Amino acid sequence: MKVTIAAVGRLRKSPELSLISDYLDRFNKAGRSMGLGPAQIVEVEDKKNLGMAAEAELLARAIPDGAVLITLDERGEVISSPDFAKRIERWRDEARDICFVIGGADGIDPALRARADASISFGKMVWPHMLVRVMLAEQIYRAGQILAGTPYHRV
Ligand SMILES: C[S@@+](CC[C@H](N)C(=O)[O-])C[C@H]1O[C@@H](n2cnc3c(N)ncnc32)[C@H](O)[C@@H]1O
Repeated sequence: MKVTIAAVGRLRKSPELSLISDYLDRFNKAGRSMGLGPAQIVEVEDKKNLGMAAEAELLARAIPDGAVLITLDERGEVISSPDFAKRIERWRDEARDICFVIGGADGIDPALRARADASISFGKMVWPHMLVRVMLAEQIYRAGQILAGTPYHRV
């Protein structure tokens, strides 16, 4: 089950990048025997600054064919980590790849949002997109740990 995070902007060497790499590496290692992963980030850059619609086109190209499309959006559904893990488990059991999309400073173009199979919110507050990458990578790792039955997710 391939997990893609399609995101706007290029993350240079930074604390965020090292956290994301660490969580995704750990998820990939632990997930291998459970049919979870590999997970990877695909970054897209709207070099000419053409705006949300141009970003959406680049993001759409990064979505693997047939993948479940999940947008990260403050207007989306707020779900618990165990529910998130259950959804990932279900998509794995259905042999689906999944693709999370994180927008840029202006958000995700409405046309791309309308195509999503699911939309997940990390609360009503707006977070910087680079932090959303970190939070999502941690939740993907956490989901893997929940499905593996380890004590990482304690409650
Ligand atoms: C700076 S935000 C853009 C906010 C913009 N006002 C909008 O309408 O989406 C950049 C991206 O981070 C993600 N994001 C920010 N806050 C979020 C939240 N609370 N839950 C989920 N994703 C969030 C979304 O993917 C968003 O497109």
